[in-house]
Amino acid sequence: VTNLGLTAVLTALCLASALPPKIGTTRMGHGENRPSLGRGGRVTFKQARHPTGHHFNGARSVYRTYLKYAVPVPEDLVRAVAHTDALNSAAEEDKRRRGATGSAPAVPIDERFDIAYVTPVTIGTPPQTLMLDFDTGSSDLWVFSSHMPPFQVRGQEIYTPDESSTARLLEGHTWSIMYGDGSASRGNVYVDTFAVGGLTVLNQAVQTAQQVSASFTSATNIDGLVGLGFSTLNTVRPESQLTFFDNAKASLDNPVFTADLKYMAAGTYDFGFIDRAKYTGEITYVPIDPDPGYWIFTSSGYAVGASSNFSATPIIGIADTGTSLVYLPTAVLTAYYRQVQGATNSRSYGGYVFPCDSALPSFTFGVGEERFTIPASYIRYAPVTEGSATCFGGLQSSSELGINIWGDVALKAAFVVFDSRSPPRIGWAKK
Ligand SMILES: CSc1ccc(CNCCO)cc1
Repeated sequence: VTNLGLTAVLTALCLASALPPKIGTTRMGHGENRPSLGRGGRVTFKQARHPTGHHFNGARSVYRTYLKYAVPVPEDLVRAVAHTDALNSAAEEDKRRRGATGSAPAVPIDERFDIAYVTPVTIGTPPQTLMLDFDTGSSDLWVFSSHMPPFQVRGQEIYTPDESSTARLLEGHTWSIMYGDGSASRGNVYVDTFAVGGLTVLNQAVQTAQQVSASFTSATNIDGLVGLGFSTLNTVRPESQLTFFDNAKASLDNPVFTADLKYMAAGTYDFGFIDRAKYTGEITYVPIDPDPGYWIFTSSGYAVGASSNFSATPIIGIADTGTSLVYLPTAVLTAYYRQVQGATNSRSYGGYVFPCDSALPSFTFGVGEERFTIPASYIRYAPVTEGSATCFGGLQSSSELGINIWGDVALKAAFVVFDSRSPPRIGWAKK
């Protein structure tokens, strides 16, 4: 021991004791490290890659070389080893502290009209996979189930709680919901393990359907819904239940989820983080009014076509991933369809229709100072019946609904952040 102070020696000793076994020492033993006794008594050891999560510490590597050749370890090297270890463990701690995140696809249920988008989830033990419609316009997580009469199930996957060891009936609880489009469902309630996009929620309320309306039976590619509205809207009684997002929120890195829906293609729902690669420019945030439980925000106005003749008029509406079309005030629709040759508000077809070969302007809506344009192709929504030359518009009137709805036709023109901090807000960005 040359000029090393006592502390350095003690530090060196405690570091030495804390040191993991030197790389390269291989415990005789089981698994991949068992030595294979070749002929003539030769022994072979297979190198095993160090398990993940190992932080390289260069100072420690140098330190070991000093020890190996019995060279006195300079004090500043001892400090460097301790310093690098401290940084590495802080990085580990930070990784542990940062919350969970998840990401899952939003797949159109049909090839042509983006009627709705479904996302794969698993429920129960062993996991049962269902494709569910993530709906920011409601707050019930309900599924087609083994409790339904078979004639109401037409190809949908069902959840069978009796086949899940982690399912638990919520005694005496029921639910019943009616959506804006008149569809409905009702049933009992279980809690079970729910997972989506790498996120797992234990004891999630899973509402099992006993009855669904004909429109759900006909939606053969939708096995149920996951409400992403505020939990105040949940219909379970006598005690209402939390949405999966509200249950997951505390463990998420950020209390947000984002919707990146796409025109005739699979998009994504992300949970707990905002993916910078999914949008361009900046996100424009505006406040949300969480009462009564929808993602209600105020658009700053609209323009027919590009944003040249923008009309700055507040439009209060909800961002609703579970609704296909956009529903706006009559004045806005009159201004739009006035520009469409042959457009009429048809009682027989239940909304604005026009000849499919009519030229359509795009539609621009404002979020704060930002402008978002819905391409004409999104508004030429679908023939009123298969093969018809008359098309149904992607913009329809909200006069019968009592609320304006920015459904998928608008949402797929943007990257949308549903930010559930306090107070909640919604962010819109171009993509
Ligand atoms: C029949 S397929 C279907 C999908 C989603 C929903 C929930 N949101 C709709 C707006 O009321 C209802 C029905």
